[in-house]
Amino acid sequence: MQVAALDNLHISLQTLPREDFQKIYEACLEDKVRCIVCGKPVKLYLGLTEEPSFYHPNKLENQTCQREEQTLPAEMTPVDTNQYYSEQNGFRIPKSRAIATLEKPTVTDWKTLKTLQGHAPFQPQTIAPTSILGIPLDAEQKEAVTTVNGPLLILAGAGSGKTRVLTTRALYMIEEMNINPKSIMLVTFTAKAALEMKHRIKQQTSLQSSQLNQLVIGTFHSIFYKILHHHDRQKWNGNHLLKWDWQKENYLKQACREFGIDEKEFPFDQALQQISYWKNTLLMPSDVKPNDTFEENALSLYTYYEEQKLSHGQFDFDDMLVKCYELMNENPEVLSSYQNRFQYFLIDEFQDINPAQYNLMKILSSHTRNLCAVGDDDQTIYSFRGSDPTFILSFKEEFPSAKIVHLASNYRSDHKIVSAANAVIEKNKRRLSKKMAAQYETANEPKCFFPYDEEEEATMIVQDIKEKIASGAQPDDFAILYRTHTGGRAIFERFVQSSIPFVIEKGQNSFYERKMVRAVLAYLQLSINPDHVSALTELIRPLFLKQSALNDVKALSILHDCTLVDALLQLNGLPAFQMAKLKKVIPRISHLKKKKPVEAIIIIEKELGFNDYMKKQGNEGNAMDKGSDDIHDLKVVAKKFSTVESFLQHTDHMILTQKALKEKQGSQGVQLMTIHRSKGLEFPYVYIVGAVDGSLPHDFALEAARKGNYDYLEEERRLLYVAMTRAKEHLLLSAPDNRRNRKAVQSRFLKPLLTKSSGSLD
Ligand SMILES: Nc1ncnc2c1ncn2[C@@H]1O[C@H](COP(=O)(O)OP(=O)(O)OP(=O)(O)O)[C@@H](O)[C@H]1O
Repeated sequence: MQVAALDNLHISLQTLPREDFQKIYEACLEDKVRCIVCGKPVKLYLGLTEEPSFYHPNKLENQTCQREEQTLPAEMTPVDTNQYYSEQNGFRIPKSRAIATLEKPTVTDWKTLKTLQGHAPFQPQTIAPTSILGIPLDAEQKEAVTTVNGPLLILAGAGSGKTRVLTTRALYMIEEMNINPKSIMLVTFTAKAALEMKHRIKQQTSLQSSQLNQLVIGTFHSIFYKILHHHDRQKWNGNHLLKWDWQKENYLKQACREFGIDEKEFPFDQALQQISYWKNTLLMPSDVKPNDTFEENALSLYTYYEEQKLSHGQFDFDDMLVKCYELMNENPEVLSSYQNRFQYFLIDEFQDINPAQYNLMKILSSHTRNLCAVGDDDQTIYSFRGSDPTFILSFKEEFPSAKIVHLASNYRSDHKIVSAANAVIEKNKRRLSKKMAAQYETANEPKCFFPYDEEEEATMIVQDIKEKIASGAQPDDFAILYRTHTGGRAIFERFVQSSIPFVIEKGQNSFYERKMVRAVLAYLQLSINPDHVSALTELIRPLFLKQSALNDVKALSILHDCTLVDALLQLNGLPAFQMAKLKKVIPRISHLKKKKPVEAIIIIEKELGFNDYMKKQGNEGNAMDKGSDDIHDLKVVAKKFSTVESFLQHTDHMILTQKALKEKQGSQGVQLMTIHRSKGLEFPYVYIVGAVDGSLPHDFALEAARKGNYDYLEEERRLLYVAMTRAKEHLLLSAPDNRRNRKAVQSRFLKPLLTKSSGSLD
């Protein structure tokens, strides 16, 4: 059905602007929209398989009313296109009569799904199946397993069975070559991968646990921490570990005070990331050459941080690598004792190795050169942490005698997915040339869909998943991948509304708890409740007041018997310009509640000085994580609400839900995660959201490319490649027409996949 009624207004999907579809969808969830034939509530279908329509959940009712709708008098069908809008109940309706919204859709029409085109036809391969220790392997996998001595690089493309190869290789070495398990070190990037390897090895062998336990399998950090601990138990005692960022930040804050850096305006999280980057690339404070003021400040903090750590006998995670490298490098007798113990080295995810890890492994294996590195240069996605693809790209130069084995058969994904992923990644210039070949093909096609914006994108995905579950799929079969945590906000909210079980990344905070978002919400909270203590606490910094002002305001509110907001005007001893500013801002706070949430946010930004505050926060210069981007995202949500009160109810509900999930969350359900987290995983159905410029590729990469540095853009392309190759049979990409309330441009990475006839990429 194309027409329904909301508060006696007829709404036609033919003429309703696309930007209002989501609002109507939500009004339908609240049973506010009714069938024009029978008067019962209807729902709005916003999914992928059909065009939008109103429907009754009851099939019979649906058929009857659909039939009857055809016979309704003509005036029920909207025709007039020359009317203009007024607003009622938050919806735009024509001024002159109350039938439907008649203006021709101003934004975008409904676009049907497009197939993502790969460029190669499927070529069935005749792989001579072989096996080792009863484990099926192809010829290349077998070669990778049985080449035990000397340097070996296994270039293992996505889905080519590298885990199978690594575990079989370890077993082959022990069982077939009688190598002492004690002399083998298998290093992984995550504790989860280490556990998975141990589990698979145990499953595939009849060897005794006592023998298998001698095999050293662990992450870089766990293995090298054990070595340091063994060497000096007193110093490398877990109690001395700086585990949490807040512990490190305390040192940085002390340093700020000492060096006169304005603590309030310094982005400590970025500084910690920068320090960690320097350490992992083996740059000591004396080696760093700062590029800008931020790096100059970060360097001063780095020096101070290291001194404090040393004087308190503490260490951090990065020290586990850096100090172990120093230990080996500076003490030949220690190095040789470990070389006597270890003769064979296997490194997983070699493309993500950083200089500290690489140098450590190189020095440890220098006596035998039995170094087996497994990786895929197309999956390097951690360079912001110091990972350096150069090590995999120049392995042959570093080890001229090295053998290189290519694993190019993809056992995971359908041919059309592999072919589309190949078409994306082959545009990267800095890579080892290779092409993955799928092992099977089904009738499924990877597709791209074009929602109006982030909100509609989330609705469409949840609807699609509902339909697929109704036809037999399990919630666990699905993953929804996004570029950044905030990119998952709308999806999270739609899952909270649905009854589908879902899982989010552990420990993730709500979008509404982000620093800038919290501050904007605080203005709105105070407009409704001028005695909201925690909102006032949030506002102290945006109002450029000292932290001590908070207690003064509380005392003044008692003394003058006024609200906390009014007490701000009673503050003494402020410079005249600041008092003048407060006099301008404070009286306006209470008016915000009368505005629509979006308008209120714009007033906060532009008229109450919030934009100035954001600019002074330092991270506006960091294109990766801008406060203003968060506020744009907040406005996308706010648009759906007509009152500040209902908007705040929503944000509170979301914060509480996410907190509850943090404490108690099952492990079964649709997986919501960043692309980074999805590395190494596979799912029958994968949705990739936000395939538009600015999101994927991220703005900061586009910015760098504009300045002539294409490295980040290549890494963004690799991210898309990793995301696409997580899908086994079904891949769906979404390219919304709008993002952050602005017209969006489809991701440049989709160009090779969407033919010109799609008309939208020119
Ligand atoms: N020789 C083989 N025959 C059949 N299936 C295989 C073979 N090798 C691997 N597989 C299957 O292919 C899938 C991908 O393997 P695996 O997870 O080890 O890939 P990967 O190389 O680690 O992938 P990625 O790097 O993309 O995470 C798994 O389901 C695995 O069981």
